Amino acid sequence: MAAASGELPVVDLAPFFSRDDKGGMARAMEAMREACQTHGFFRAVNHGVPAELMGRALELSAAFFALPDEEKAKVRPAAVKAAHLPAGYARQPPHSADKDEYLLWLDPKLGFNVYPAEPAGFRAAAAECYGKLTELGLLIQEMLNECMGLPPGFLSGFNSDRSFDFMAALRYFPATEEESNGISAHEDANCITFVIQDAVGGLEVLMDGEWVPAEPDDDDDSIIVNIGDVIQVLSNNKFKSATHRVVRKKAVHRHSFAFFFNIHGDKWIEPLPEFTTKIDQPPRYRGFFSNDYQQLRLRNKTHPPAKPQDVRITHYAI
Ligand SMILES: O=C(O)CCC(=O)C(=O)O
Ligand SMILES: [Fe+2]
Repeated sequence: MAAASGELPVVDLAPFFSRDDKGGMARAMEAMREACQTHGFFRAVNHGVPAELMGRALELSAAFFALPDEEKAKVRPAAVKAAHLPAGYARQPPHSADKDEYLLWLDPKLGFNVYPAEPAGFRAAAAECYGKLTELGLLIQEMLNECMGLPPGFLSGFNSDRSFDFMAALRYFPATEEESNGISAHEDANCITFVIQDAVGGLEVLMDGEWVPAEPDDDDDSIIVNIGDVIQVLSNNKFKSATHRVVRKKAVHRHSFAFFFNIHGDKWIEPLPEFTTKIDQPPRYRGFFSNDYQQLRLRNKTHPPAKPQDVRITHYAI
């Protein structure tokens, strides 16, 4: 039986905006450490992203995906540029177990993005969300640095280049009688992921062998946060990359946004000394370039081998 969504740990970030409630900051830090060491998943409240912006962006996204397929297909870059991921609209290929379509954008400053002309306001909302979620990513990274017991400012120095972050608007198709998979069980390859979602529900996280719904409560403007593979490797498995999936619901489309706070592709990722040599623990992973792993995962999705296999971080496990 699935557990109630109330069981998802909550981290209240309000004290980090006022900066005068030391007790509240310590409580948030403790809740986050506990969540990240057990399942890598929590609900952030008072996170600094305006509820009005989240609601507006979800409405605009729904209006975009409701357009005819020919219109959506126009949102592709005119020329292939050297971005680490292709910006624009795409739909999962028919052979994929994932049943969604999405619109992807990178940091607007990089100049790779393409936006739908319709609905008006989409571009502004997309850029605004990107900026706010970047700020939230920097805050969570700073908190994580402390939770992990790293020297002050280590992660922000190690991961100072923001050009590999990206964001997607997703729409999941209604479930059929036969099947309801939205996105199969997976872990995210990046550092920290943020999910904003409509009221439909369907996101689930694996906790102690049970799928726990990470759905919005009534009138909820929380953001779901999960830890990704890069943090799991740096911490030598002390912090968990969350296993999660999306299950489709009947008769409705589900809309969400996922913001992937990532790390530059040229960064070498391996367990840090704080989690290995300094505490006399063997590394659980061999090192790799971040982009090699991300490209491996991407290729596996877009050009699945004859015998499809999941590419997971266990690929680098020792
Ligand atoms: O749509 C969601 O709620 C989650 C999407 C997700 O897990 C992903 O894109 O990696
Ligand atoms: Fe994910």
